[in-house]
Amino acid sequence: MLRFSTAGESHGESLVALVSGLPAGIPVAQEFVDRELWRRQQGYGRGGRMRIERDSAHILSGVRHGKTIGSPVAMTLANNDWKNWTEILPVETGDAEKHKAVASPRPGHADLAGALKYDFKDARYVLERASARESAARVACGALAKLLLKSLGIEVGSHVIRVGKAELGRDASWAEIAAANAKEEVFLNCVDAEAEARMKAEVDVALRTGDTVGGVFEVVVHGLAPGVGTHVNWDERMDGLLAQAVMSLQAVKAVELGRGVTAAESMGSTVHDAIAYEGADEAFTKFSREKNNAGGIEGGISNGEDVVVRGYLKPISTLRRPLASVSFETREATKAAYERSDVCVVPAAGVAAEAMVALTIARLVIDKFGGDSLRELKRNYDGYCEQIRNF
Ligand SMILES: Cc1cc2nc3c(=O)[nH]c(=O)nc-3n(C[C@H](O)[C@H](O)[C@H](O)COP(=O)(O)O)c2cc1C
Ligand SMILES: C=C(O[C@@H]1CC(C(=O)O)=C[C@@H](OP(=O)(O)O)[C@H]1O)C(=O)O
Repeated sequence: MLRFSTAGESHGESLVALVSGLPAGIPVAQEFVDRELWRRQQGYGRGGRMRIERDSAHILSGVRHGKTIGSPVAMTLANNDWKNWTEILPVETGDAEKHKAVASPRPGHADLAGALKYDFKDARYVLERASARESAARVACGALAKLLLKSLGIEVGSHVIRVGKAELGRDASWAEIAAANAKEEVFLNCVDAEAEARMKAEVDVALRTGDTVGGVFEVVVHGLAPGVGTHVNWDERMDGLLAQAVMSLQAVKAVELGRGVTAAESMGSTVHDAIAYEGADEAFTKFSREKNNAGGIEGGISNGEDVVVRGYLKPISTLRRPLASVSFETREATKAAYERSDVCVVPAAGVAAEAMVALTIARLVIDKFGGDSLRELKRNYDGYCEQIRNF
């Protein structure tokens, strides 16, 4: 079974990532993993921290001579900002300059709920782990899942379809998404220059007014065979697993599969993807669809169309013009804490969601096709593809 976990705090020495259950023989290129990490750091509207960090995964185990060997892969990702935090003292010292406490919780962040839960008078002990810095470790894990999927011809990408009120307003093809993801510069990771300019204007308003802005990213899985995931048990459904995986990312507040949201207000005749028998030669089967409102999943099972997952991000909660809060010390009204912050993270969250989606799909692929080596897994996958071609 493919499993992964992360450890590490935002301003601690390092993030840690651990992935187990990968078959042996997956080629692991350091440049690929680091490029994924770089992509997550990009995007218009990110704050000062991204000028400090330059993420790279230090692979400690599970890879030999550039290929996985079936044992758990352990990785560390250094926090460059750590050196700026080594002199910080506990809040009990009473020296405000030296302890940098977050003593007026930020509405929308984990500060208040976490401080109450863990009995901290300084919300920094909470935010250190609540911070989306952790998503860098997920991206390192996801890069390995992507490399496994790539060996089977399955690709995962993302693009931004909304920032604040500015939306793309049309479908994007896989080719457009892949081209956007291959760019050497990431701005708002939108496939359309005109829409991207409107999105930039939304970020500019937030930057100017001391506010923040959310949006929607779309993750697409291209080239996945039908039949992965299952309807037979609630916790093995691909839709449910994807929703949990993407929702678990910091600031994601809704997940949509295909056109799940508008489907609820439409008639069945316009929503469901009619079936024909005229698929292209390179398709998995001759069964084909003209449209993909289902987002590639029916009954919790992939149906051979692109899997489409959207994540809806709330606006960032740390505001340069802070909202009302209360001091932990005096219990008097004050402003929420502010030091520095991202203003818009939709492109970065999309990359983190790619990782979560890749890990989920890779897990289901390994569950179905098994294999201790990539060769064995690929033989099983190819054999199954042959079976459905002859259905
Ligand atoms: C890539 C990324 C970067 C983020 N950067 C910030 C930030 O700079 N400031 C902030 O307040 N929240 C930021 N967040 C959101 C918080 O981590 C998140 O709102 C917080 O942990 C509370 O969790 P919740 O929003 O899921 O409830 C970021 C989220 C992502 C995905
Ligand atoms: C460090 C990252 O994101 C951080 C996520 C984050 C938060 O509260 O989630 C707060 C900010 O951290 P800081 O307060 O140090 O500027 C972001 O920079 C990252 O994405 O690598």
